[in-house]
Amino acid sequence: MKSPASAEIQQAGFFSIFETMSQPFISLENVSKHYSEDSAAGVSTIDLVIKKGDFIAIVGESGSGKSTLLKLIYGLLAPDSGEVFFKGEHLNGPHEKLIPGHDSMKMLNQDFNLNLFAKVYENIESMLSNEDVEGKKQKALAMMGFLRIDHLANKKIVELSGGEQQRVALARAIITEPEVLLLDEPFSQLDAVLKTQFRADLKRLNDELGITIIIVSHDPVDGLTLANQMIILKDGKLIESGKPDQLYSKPAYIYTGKLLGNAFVLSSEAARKMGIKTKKESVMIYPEWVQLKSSWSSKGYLIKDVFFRGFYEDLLLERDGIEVIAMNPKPGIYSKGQKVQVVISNFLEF
Ligand SMILES: Nc1ncnc2c1ncn2[C@@H]1O[C@H](COP(=O)(O)OP(=O)(O)OP(=O)(O)O)[C@@H](O)[C@H]1O
Repeated sequence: MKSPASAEIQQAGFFSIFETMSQPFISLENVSKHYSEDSAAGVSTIDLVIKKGDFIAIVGESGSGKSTLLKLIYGLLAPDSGEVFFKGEHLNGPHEKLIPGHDSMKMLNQDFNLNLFAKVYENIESMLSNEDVEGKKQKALAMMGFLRIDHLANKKIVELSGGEQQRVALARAIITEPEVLLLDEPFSQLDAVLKTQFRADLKRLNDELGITIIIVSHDPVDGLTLANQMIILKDGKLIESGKPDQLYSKPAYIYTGKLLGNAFVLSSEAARKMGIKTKKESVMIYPEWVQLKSSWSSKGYLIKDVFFRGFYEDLLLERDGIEVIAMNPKPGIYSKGQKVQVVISNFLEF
């Protein structure tokens, strides 16, 4: 169901064509971009299809090529080989366009690009043309209402907190009704509360206004909670992609499991010592698959450390030189030095 704010925003003439089309509207075909001839840095042979209305999270370790891929999709970088298409048409790179970046897309940068001494309202409405002054005013008001910054309308940007400034930057980015919003590490400078609010804002933009969103984030929680498709990059290659729950529970690579969920890996020998029957080289286990029982037996696992995480704890356990991590959903009942029994409820073989 759409919220009253999103009904208002549509009355103000926003996003009037509410499409839920399923054809690919961004596609990358065999795209490679390397920053120098003798270096592998960049991305290689990327094939990717993004549908209208998708919420995509690009995930990978540092230097894996996430920002490079985002810039290729936006047209800030040109591929060395391969091609990027937007709605079936060749996407122009920076040398083919006066102002780089596709006109139907907006990229939200870390440096919010705001006029610090102008008011919030002025920063937002200045993105629109003066042809229809009343319409411009209505749109700016509706957008501020949608992003819950209407109470800040007459404040100058210098008087705002970082989180508020980010929301103004978001309003500026979307008031021109881009079809695609691209964000590079949008949550990195926000505290936990603001992060949650900003995640919710992006979700509403995607759900209620149908904007296709592509984010790069080093925090897997962003992708797991927001995206309908996650793209996993490793050394510039797209190694797998899919729905967050599928990638989490059945990753094709140990790399993905470690990236998305603090998984730990045991050699087949160590796994067999723990009673896990495997014919493969390695076994990967998420801490929530390790269940605990109190034990007074000397054969139990020693609790080497307890990491308090708020509503749960991670316990570092050890027996016969094998270390495992267990998630304990009831903090406070175990302590360092104690012994526990372990039951592995699930594992993945690689
Ligand atoms: N302008 C550039 N010139 C030369 N090398 C670059 C340039 N931009 C990025 N690289 C290199 O390309 C590789 C991929 O960089 P990219 O910024 O795309 O990775 P990333 O996954 O976004 O990294 P991070 O998470 O650390 O931001 C890295 O090895 C990086 O050093």
